[in-house]
Amino acid sequence: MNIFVINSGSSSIKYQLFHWPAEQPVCSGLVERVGSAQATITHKVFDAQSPATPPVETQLTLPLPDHEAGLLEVVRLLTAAPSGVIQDPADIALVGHRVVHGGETFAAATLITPAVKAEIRRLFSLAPLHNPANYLGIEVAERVFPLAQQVAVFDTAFHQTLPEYAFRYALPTPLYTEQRIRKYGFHGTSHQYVAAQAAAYLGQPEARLITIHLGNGCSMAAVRGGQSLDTSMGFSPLAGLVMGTRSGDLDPSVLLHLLGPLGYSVEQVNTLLNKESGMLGLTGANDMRDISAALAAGDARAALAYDLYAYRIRQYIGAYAAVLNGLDAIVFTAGVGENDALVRTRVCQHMEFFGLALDESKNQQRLPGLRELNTPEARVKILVIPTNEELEIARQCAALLPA
Ligand SMILES: Nc1ncnc2c1ncn2[C@@H]1O[C@H](COP(=O)(O)OP(=O)(O)O)[C@@H](O)[C@H]1O
Ligand SMILES: CC(=O)OP(=O)(O)O
Ligand SMILES: [Mg+2]
Repeated sequence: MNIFVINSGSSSIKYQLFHWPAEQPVCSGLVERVGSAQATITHKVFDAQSPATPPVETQLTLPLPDHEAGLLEVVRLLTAAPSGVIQDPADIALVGHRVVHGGETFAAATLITPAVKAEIRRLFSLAPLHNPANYLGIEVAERVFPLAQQVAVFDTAFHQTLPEYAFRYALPTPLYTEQRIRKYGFHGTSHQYVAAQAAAYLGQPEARLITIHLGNGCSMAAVRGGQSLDTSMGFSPLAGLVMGTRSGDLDPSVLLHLLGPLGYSVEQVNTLLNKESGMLGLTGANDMRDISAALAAGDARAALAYDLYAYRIRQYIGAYAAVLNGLDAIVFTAGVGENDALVRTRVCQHMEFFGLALDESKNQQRLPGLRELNTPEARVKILVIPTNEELEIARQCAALLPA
């Protein structure tokens, strides 16, 4: 059976096709700058016989006015020579969709029905950057793969185990009971995947873990026994860590000051906090590779931004070590966490109290797969584990099917 996983963002689409139950990746790809005349598609086909062989890559630059055009082009790449891996869209039995916000309704992967779609639409206002794009992906996939089962896997689902004292805000009760204003948490599929890998590696199913997902969006989770106990994102994916373009935590009075004396509109504040803040606001760039190059060239803004980024992560490590009443391992994952050695150095500095000791030579090595970066005698393991949200989504979708 073939499972196709779609992770639609506001201007990008990530996808991966798996042969199931072998969990064998057949192809994967990334569509960027959807909505422009210069969209790009990077499509990679893996060698089924020898997984170690580098994939065959196809690169396209073409106009893609919308997500539908993007997905249709991906289907063409899936079916047409020379990149084709299936004969027909009907060869795909199941499509798994990443949906960022599932509110309190969805605590597990869910078969998509008209009622589920209505609920995802209802949640648009809670995740305006993400849910509309995810929803569009579902609508397009229903048209392009009409015979496939469509399943949603929610970023929020893994964090539905948070205790109430961790997910509630100290606001008047009706704002929770009637308006559902609470912490939801995001990136759950990634935290769940790397936490399971870490627990298996440690041979400790009850391991106390802090998982640190550093991509464009950044979040951390305190995980014990495979359950999320707390996480740094909140009501929306804006809270917590400093991110590529999002501010993370700030005093809510800053909003009042912007909206009142400074005369910002609600829309302007929304854009400011989600798209113009974080590393972009501090340095003028949001890609960590550019900021790291600026730092190497002696840029003072980049130096401050690195300090702020790492300091916030260190604060959450302290908080979550307390939540977990101890710590067995911290796990770095996602684009920055897996690749940026300097971020890991800064995060682990002066953390002897918590039992963290980084082996800097291991930290500088670029190796694939799970890596252990702590010194041999360290009390707490420092792990890098490449995330694979698409594989985790495919697993959760497949588990829904009758055996
Ligand atoms: N070699 C690298 N060194 C530092 N940062 C990197 C490297 N490769 C990717 N990144 C960063 O990873 C981030 C994107 O991470 P990713 O997990 O793909 O995010 P998302 O899924 O949110 O789009 C970007 O900020 C990018 O700069
Ligand atoms: C929820 C979220 O922030 O997702 P991403 O990192 O993909 O933007
Ligand atoms: Mg991501």
